Amino acid sequence: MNREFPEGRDGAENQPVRASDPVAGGKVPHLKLPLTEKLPEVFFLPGDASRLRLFEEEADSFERIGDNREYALAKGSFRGKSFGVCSTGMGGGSAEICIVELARLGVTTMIRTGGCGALQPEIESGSFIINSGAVRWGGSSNFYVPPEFPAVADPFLAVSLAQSCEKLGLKYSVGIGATINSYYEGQGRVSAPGRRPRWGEEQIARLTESGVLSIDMETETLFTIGYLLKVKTANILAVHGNRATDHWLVDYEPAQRSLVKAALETLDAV
Ligand SMILES: O=P(O)(O)O[C@H]1O[C@H](CO)[C@@H](O)[C@H]1O
Ligand SMILES: O=c1cc[nH]c(=O)[nH]1
Repeated sequence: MNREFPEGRDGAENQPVRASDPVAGGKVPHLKLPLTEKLPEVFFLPGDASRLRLFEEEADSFERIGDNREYALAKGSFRGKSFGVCSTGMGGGSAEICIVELARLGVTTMIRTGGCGALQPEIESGSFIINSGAVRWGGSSNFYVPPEFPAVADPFLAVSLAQSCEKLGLKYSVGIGATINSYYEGQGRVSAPGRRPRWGEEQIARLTESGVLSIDMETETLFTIGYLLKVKTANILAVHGNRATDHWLVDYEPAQRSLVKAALETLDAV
């Protein structure tokens, strides 16, 4: 039974709410915004909802417009350009919902602004990575297209992000990342004392040998599903730690703040 509308009918429209497309009260089911909402065309997607505060502190104006589950939403402006922010939560499942519902609400450009682990030893914690493409182990996108379908960033958007880093004097690397929908064993971390993360250890070694720069949990989901939904996508990731040197940045807020500045700077070019 639909608890919000006990007879399974849409309270606003008095239409049956369909399980195959549960838009109730004219709102998308997870972001809880009406389909009529006028949103900015460009959205930044951090994983962590608490990072909206960093956008708020850098923006000229900022208005929170949604907060449901892991999805915190806001719209704002920076030097006369409007933008939105929506947290994706962690991993392919929650990112898919965010991307699909934002696209349905008319968002045409989505830039992931997140954190990652670096794989190459020379990449310093606190620096930045822009992925030109990503290995597709994020989970959800496999239900859309076969694994041979590439996950690539919009090249123009990726270049704009690199130019923003240059302008702000931020150290950055550009190249292929891997999205792995598991933080512990999938990324070669110990999930319980004495338990070896065999799959992760082996794959992380192969990715590192192949020159892959980073691992995160959402990028390929955005690149692949975004492409299929005709959304321009790119990412910029702060390096929270390095798996080759085993260095971990305990306080990564300063890096995330610089990342937000670089992301907002890119609004001039999109
Ligand atoms: O810092 P965010 O954007 O959340 O990104 C990274 O951090 C989380 C894991 O700690 C995953 O979401 C991963 O992709
Ligand atoms: O090592 C890391 C750091 C951030 N996010 C990840 O998914 N992995």
